[in-house]
Amino acid sequence: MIHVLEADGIQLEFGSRPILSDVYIKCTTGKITGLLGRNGEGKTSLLHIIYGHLNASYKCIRFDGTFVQSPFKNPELLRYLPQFNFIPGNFSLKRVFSDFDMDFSLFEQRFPEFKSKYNSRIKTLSGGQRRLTEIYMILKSPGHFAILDEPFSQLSPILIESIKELIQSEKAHKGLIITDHMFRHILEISDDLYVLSNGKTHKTNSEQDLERLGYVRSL
Ligand SMILES: Nc1ncnc2c1ncn2[C@@H]1O[C@H](COP(=O)(O)OP(=O)(O)OP(=O)(O)O)[C@@H](O)[C@H]1O
Repeated sequence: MIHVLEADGIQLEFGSRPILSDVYIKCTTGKITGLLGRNGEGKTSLLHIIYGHLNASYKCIRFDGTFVQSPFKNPELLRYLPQFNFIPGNFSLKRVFSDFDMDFSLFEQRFPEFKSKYNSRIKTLSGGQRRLTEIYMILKSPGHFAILDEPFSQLSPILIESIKELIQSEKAHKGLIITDHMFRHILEISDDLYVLSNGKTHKTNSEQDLERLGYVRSL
């Protein structure tokens, strides 16, 4: 069965400054929805509002057409990868895999560089390995949808390719909303793409749209 996550009617201001005013974004299971926008356009704010962590003057978040006030209270509906590291550094991989109820042997089969690291603490991993572990937890946990806020930032090209493969294999089971400044990767893996500009989302159909919307100078 295909599920649909939609957000619209969102108005957000910080003080007297309008941030979001005319937003529509839709994600369906089996697809990757990309969200692009220049620094400070409000991408993270929008994703927080969808997740339910940030209040807005107005918002309408719907799952299969039904309004949901606080999606974060239902992780089987929606999970969220924040921009920052969210797994405490003093946790061991053993603890993390136990807490998320996941099989470490499948993980180390896919990523052999983790062999012999089962008892290692998260803070002893490289920044890329730590981020990969977090992305794996979000993607592999049960849930119809997941939001990934900057999954590629500060990762090596090899790790980015591994994560893109993981994302593309997991979209078979869920709908994914992804934002990242490494826009070529977003362009490559997205089935649908929105650009956030001046508080509005614009559904784009071509790379030329990115230029027209002022997101890039020329491709
Ligand atoms: N709590 C807050 N109070 C006041 N202003 C805020 C707050 N949070 C964010 N902002 C401002 O709102 C705007 C949108 O921020 P947001 O982080 O959502 O943008 P973004 O598109 O995700 O940016 P980036 O690409 O740099 O991560 C920015 O100008 C930011 O400085």
